[in-house]
Order: sequence, then C-alpha cells, then structure tokens
Amino acid sequence: MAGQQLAPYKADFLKSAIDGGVLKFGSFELKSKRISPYFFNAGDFYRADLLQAISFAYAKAVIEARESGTLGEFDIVFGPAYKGIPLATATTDKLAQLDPKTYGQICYSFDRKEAKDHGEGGNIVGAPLKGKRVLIVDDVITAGTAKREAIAKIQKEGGVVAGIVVALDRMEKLPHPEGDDSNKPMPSALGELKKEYGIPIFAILTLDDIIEGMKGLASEEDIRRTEEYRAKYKATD
Ligand SMILES: O=P(O)(O)OC[C@H]1O[C@H](OP(=O)(O)OP(=O)(O)O)[C@H](O)[C@@H]1O
Ligand SMILES: O=C(O)c1cc(=O)[nH]c(=O)[nH]1
Repeated sequence: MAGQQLAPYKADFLKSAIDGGVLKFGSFELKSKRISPYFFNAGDFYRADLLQAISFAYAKAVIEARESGTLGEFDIVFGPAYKGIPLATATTDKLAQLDPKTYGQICYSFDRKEAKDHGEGGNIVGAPLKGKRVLIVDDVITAGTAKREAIAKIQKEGGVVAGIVVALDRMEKLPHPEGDDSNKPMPSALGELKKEYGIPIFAILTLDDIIEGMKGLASEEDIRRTEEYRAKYKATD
C-alpha cells in the first residue's frame, strides 16, 4: 500500500499528490539542467481540496519539527517566488488554524523575482523581514540553488533564516565541479546547505518515499526510470 511506513499525514499527502496529478512522469529539464524522468509540480495543487492537503502537510511537518526541537521559533513564513508564494501563505493560514495560540500572530512574506519600481516598490511583499526569524517554505529541493537565492534575499533584508521546509527532498547530490555527468560522488544539496548555514532543513517526503508510494500506481517503466535516476544522482550522505 502507498506510503505504508509513513506517518499518516505524509501518506495522505503522497496520495493527494499522486491522485491530483502533481507527480508527473516523462522527461523534464530541471533548474539544475538535469533531465529527470519524474517531476513534482506543486503548481498543480491549485484546487481547494489539494491546497488544503498540501498546507495541512506543511503545517504538520512544521509543528512536528517545533515539538521535537528540530526547528526553533520563527516569526515569518517566507515563500520564494513563484511556487513558494501560495505554499507559504496557505501554510501560515493552516498553522494559525491548527494552533491559534502558538501561530495566530505569525506573518507571511514573499519576494518578487524582479524588483518593483513604483508604488510601494522593492523586492518583498508582506511582512518586513528586518530583525525577524524567517522560515522558508518551498516546494522541492534539488541542487539547492533557489534556496541559496532565497537565503541571500532574506539576509539582505536583515532577516535571520530559522529553517527551510520543502514538500519533497529529491535526495540529489550537488553538481560536480568537473561536470555533472562525471559520476563522481558528491554530498547532498540538503546536507551541505544545513552545514553551511547551520539551519534545520526538512522535507515532508523524500524521493525514497515517492518511489515506494509509486509501486502499484505508476507503470513499471516509470518506476525503473526513476530508480535509475536516483542511482545516478544519489548523494553520498
Ligand atoms: O535549486 P533548488 O533550491 O534545489 O530548487 C529547485 C527549485 O527550482 C524551481 O523553482 P524555480 O526557481 O524554477 O521557480 P518557480 O517557483 O517559479 O517554478 C522549483 O520550484 C524548486 O523550488
Ligand atoms: O529541480 C527542479 O527544478 C524541480 C524539480 C521538481 O521535481 N519540481 C520542480 O518544480 N522543480
């Protein structure tokens, strides 16, 4: 059964992602330029029930991380443009709904990909980041490039990054300086970012969870190609 080993909220989330067609199979070029046989398109969580499912899963993951001590306190939920924007706003709302006492006053904000030069101007929409502890909510981590960009923007505004939560950790290694196809071992993007910035980074699902959850739902060919991809880009940690 899909996601049998997973916490119920993770298994429900995986089922929503598969049923909602968010998890796609084929050939996709990633931000890192790798060609992947699968793609997790968080932009497809556009129906109200799917948005509820994704925001519930993020909120549960955040609450769990706070309760276990993995994640410290935060003031703002930040969604990197573009796909992070609805994720961060919906998660803020869901956190306050699930635990109004703890999260009723948290705020959200997000960046613009291009600065606005009229009206209120600037790069950030929503709560000002200066002096605040900021939790980044994004869809997927692959090579960590988008996460580095988000951290730099937050720091430039005077915010302090408290952690990062994503829906999916693709468990991929960083690109090798000699070329991405060198087949040389490399550490994971997630692990290196954690070390470099000293912040918690956690995911609702990993690629391993997805492969397990695909069994019986996706074609044997899609599963085989995804497993081959995992073997090729698997990180050392
Ligand atoms: O480089 P990584 O941190 O591993 O993440 C990969 C990211 O790349 C994509 O975002 P993109 O910048 O393409 O923006 P989008 O949200 O507008 O799709 C995708 O949504 C992931 O968030
Ligand atoms: O690495 C990416 O660009 C990427 C991977 C993925 O599964 N989904 C996505 O939106 N982006």
